[in-house]
Amino acid sequence: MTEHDDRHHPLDDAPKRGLLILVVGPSGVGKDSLLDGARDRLSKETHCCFPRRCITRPAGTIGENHIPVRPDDFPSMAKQGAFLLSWQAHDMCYGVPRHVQDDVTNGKTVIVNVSRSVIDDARALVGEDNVRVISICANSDVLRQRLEARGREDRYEVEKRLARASAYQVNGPNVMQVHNDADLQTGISRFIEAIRAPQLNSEPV
Ligand SMILES: Nc1ncnc2c1ncn2[C@@H]1O[C@H](COP(=O)(O)OP(=O)(O)O)[C@@H](O)[C@H]1O
Ligand SMILES: O=P(O)(O)OC[C@H]1O[C@H](OP(=O)(O)OP(=O)(O)O)[C@H](O)[C@@H]1O
Repeated sequence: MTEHDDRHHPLDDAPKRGLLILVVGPSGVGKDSLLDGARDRLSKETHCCFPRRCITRPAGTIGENHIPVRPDDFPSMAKQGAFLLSWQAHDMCYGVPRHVQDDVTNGKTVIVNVSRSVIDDARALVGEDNVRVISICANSDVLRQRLEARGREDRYEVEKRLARASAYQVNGPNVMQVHNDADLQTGISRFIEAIRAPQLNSEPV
């Protein structure tokens, strides 16, 4: 086709190749802090998006800027298809909005913090070639220090979160590990490098 040829080309119908980047790891490892840092640095890259999660946690709590949902409303929203992915943890319900699937289909790189328990659901829904898992790691002493320093949970909740830290193995295709065991700026740089790395058998993100 020439530059001025407006005939329909078969490739126009081919699905575009976006990427769903699942940021996973135990509570306190730094997922939200790394996401905040990456959001600031990648804000000019319009193909990257960082959707807000729906959580049955009251508004104004320390930490991420989530969409608060009343616990009574969450099940009906899930039933009506409001979420691409949803799970329960820490006595709360979490949902990733359904529009994320369209964003990926439209070629966006969508970066979101999810439970390790929904990785396989995401691969099945979006296609495993279109999913990258960035697994954030730090040792358990570091997790404890960070959870205590964050101060959002009481001592009992901190212990429960530490007990859950090793509850899941993260494996399967397209998994990258990022060690957030140094200062935060180093962690953010490593995280952005993992976001920008080429996908296996694919073009650079
Ligand atoms: N590399 C780091 N060095 C020091 N403190 C960090 C680092 N990464 C995160 N933190 C701190 O650790 C605590 C937990 O981080 P957070 O991002 O809330 O973790 P998560 O979302 O994985 O639970 C926060 O108080 C945060 O400021
Ligand atoms: O099933 P897991 O892999 O253990 O993860 C469970 C949930 O814990 C985290 O939530 P949240 O960000 O509210 O808690 P955190 O800040 O303490 O990590 C994470 O984002 C998941 O939503």
